[in-house]
Amino acid sequence: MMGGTFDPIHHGHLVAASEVADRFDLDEVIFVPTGTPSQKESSKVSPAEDRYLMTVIATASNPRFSVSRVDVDRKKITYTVDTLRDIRAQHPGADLYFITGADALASILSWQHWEELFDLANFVGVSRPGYELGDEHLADYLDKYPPGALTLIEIPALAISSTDCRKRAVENRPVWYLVPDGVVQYISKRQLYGTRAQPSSEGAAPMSSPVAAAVPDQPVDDEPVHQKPTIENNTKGTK
Ligand SMILES: Nc1ncnc2c1ncn2[C@@H]1O[C@H](COP(=O)(O)OP(=O)(O)OP(=O)(O)O)[C@@H](O)[C@H]1O
Ligand SMILES: O=C(O)c1ccc[n+]([C@@H]2O[C@H](COP(=O)([O-])O)[C@@H](O)[C@H]2O)c1
Repeated sequence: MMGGTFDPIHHGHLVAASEVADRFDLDEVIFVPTGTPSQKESSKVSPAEDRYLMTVIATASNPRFSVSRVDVDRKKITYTVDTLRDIRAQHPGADLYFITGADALASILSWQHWEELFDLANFVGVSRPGYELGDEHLADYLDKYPPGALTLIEIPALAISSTDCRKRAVENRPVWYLVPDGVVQYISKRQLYGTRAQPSSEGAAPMSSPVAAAVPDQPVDDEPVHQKPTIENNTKGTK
C-alpha cells in the first residue's frame, strides 16, 4: 500500500508503486489518499473527494492498483497507524508493505505511535530526487523488529512533486506528462489550484494543452500545416 495526500497524484507516485510491486512481487498495490493529513496545512489541501477521484483515475488502467477510502472515510486526522490497522482488518493474513518516499521516511519518528508501525507492516523506503534515502535515524530501533521491517530501494528518479504540479496549474504552465492525462483533465474540469475550466469538453484542450505546450509557435486550430518538416522548421517552435 502507498499512503499520500495525492494533491494531485503524479507519475513519481505511480513509478514508486510499480517498482515496489515488481521488486517484492506484490499481488496488489492499494493507494490510500489521506483524509485530513496530519502534517500538511489542511486549509491548503484540496477536498478529499477530489484527491480520491484523481487517484482512482490515475490508477484505473492498472489491474494491480486499487484505491482505498479508509482514510477519506474516517473523518478525522489521518495517522498511518490507523490506516494500517484498517487495511489489516480488511485483508486478514496478508503480508502488508507500506511504501514511503525518502522525505516521508525521514520524518517517520514524528508520526503518531510510530513504534507500532513496524509491527503492522513491512516498510519500503524509495529514493526520491532531492532527498537522502537512509535509515540512520532508525538505527537504534530497527533491531527490535524482524529483518526486512524496513527495506530501502533505489527507483528511477522522477523529480516530480505535487507542490510543483499545483504551482504549474496556478501559472497555467503544463502538467501534461507529469501526471496522467485524466488527472490533467480532472484538474481543469474541477478548477483545482485556480485553473479555469474550458467552456466545452468538445475538442477543448484543458489548461495548457500538450500541443500548445510542445509547439508554442504553431497554430493549434483546425488549419493543417502542409509543410514538409525540415531541420530548420523543426527547430523553430520546438524545445
Ligand atoms: N517523485 C517521487 N519519487 C518517489 N517518491 C515520491 C515522489 N513524490 C512523492 N513520493 C512519495 O509519495 C508519498 C506521498 O507523497 P505526497 O502525496 O505528499 O506527494 P508530494 O509530491 O510529496 O506532495 P507535496 O509536494 O504536496 O508535499 C510520500 O511517501 C512521498 O515521499
Ligand atoms: O501517522 C502520522 O503521524 C503521519 C504523519 C505524516 C505523514 N503520514 C503518512 O505518510 C504518507 C505521506 O504523507 P504526505 O503528507 O507526505 O502525503 C501518508 O500516508 C500519511 O498519512 C503519517
